[in-house]
Amino acid sequence: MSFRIQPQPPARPNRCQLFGPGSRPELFAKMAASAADVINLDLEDSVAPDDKALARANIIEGIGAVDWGNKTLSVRINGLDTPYWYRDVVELLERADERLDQIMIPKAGCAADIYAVDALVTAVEAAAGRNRRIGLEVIIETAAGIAHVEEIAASSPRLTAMSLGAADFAASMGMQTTGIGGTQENYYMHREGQKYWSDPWHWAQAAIVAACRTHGVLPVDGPFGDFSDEEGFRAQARRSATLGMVGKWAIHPKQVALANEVFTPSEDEVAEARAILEAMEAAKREGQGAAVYKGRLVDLASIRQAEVVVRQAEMIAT
Ligand SMILES: CC(=O)SCCNC(=O)CCNC(=O)[C@H](O)C(C)(C)COP(=O)(O)OP(=O)(O)OC[C@H]1O[C@@H](n2cnc3c(N)ncnc32)[C@H](O)[C@@H]1OP(=O)(O)O
Ligand SMILES: O=CC(=O)O
Ligand SMILES: [Mg+2]
Repeated sequence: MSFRIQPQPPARPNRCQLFGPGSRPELFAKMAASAADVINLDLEDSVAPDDKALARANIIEGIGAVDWGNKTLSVRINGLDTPYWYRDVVELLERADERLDQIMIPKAGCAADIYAVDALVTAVEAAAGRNRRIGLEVIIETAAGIAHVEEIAASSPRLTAMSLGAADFAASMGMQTTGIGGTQENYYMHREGQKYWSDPWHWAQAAIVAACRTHGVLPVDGPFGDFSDEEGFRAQARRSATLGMVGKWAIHPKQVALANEVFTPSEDEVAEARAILEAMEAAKREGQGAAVYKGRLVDLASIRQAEVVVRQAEMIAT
């Protein structure tokens, strides 16, 4: 272990982030009634340029008017390369209810992007006399974002979560696809007449998870566009969970239950983790650091692995 202890990310459930356009306020109550842990009201790419001001007004109204229960409530602002973003931040923090938990910054390209938003948020929060400190979350969805992923993860104490945005990421990287996430038909190995599909998102996800875990930020998988493909969503989400991500976006209400299913450890997984912890307790009592559990090695690292599963399950249950 490095001298520097790995920080824990915020202890909150983040299995599913449900998105909805700010230009469709009739969806807000439905989003609030959903089983998503996080709600992202969108001012960015699901809102047409002519609707930006109206969407902002809808969201400001909706933050105070809708009962969001115990969900984390986030607004995705427009990118720093647009004329909209500063007004998004200023109007949200001057006019929206204190129920707002965080602001999502799309297309983050370097730490200075987060610094700029943090500076503006800090100034408006103080000027408006807001009592609750706003958190920030970012989307890694450009070549610059993935190239600078670690400095972005370290950029601000306000940063709580980081998502991979597969659609913009593909565009920025010049990837030859119009699919949003999931299996890509042409990304395969060939051997003896058979195709073996590989995962083009894997390396970016792994980089995001490592940066997030280093700096105590929640790593999240972004959108899966084909909301009629439940098995495709499940497979993508399971890969993300296996790599260490804590949740996934839903861009349609159908995807919420799927994300919750995958990112909630099953009863069997929790029972197995607890059994490993018990086996290690028994080993410790006998002065052993390693033991055999169901025919396989368990040791002190197994305790840390099992604790990840138990911690996740306990956090979701509370
Ligand atoms: C690449 C990115 O940036 S992804 C993030 C940005 N994108 C978004 O935010 C898009 C979010 N999703 C949507 O806008 C919509 O779900 C769409 C456009 C994909 C589909 O919308 P619709 O055609 O209305 O969907 P559909 O008819 O299947 O809706 C079924 C029900 O779910 C509701 N619904 C649709 N979308 C949502 C949502 N995001 N949240 C909550 N409820 C929703 C509908 O109102 C409808 O409710 P009803 O049964 O009471 O009538
Ligand atoms: O914003 C999300 C994306 O996939 O692009
Ligand atoms: Mg995007």
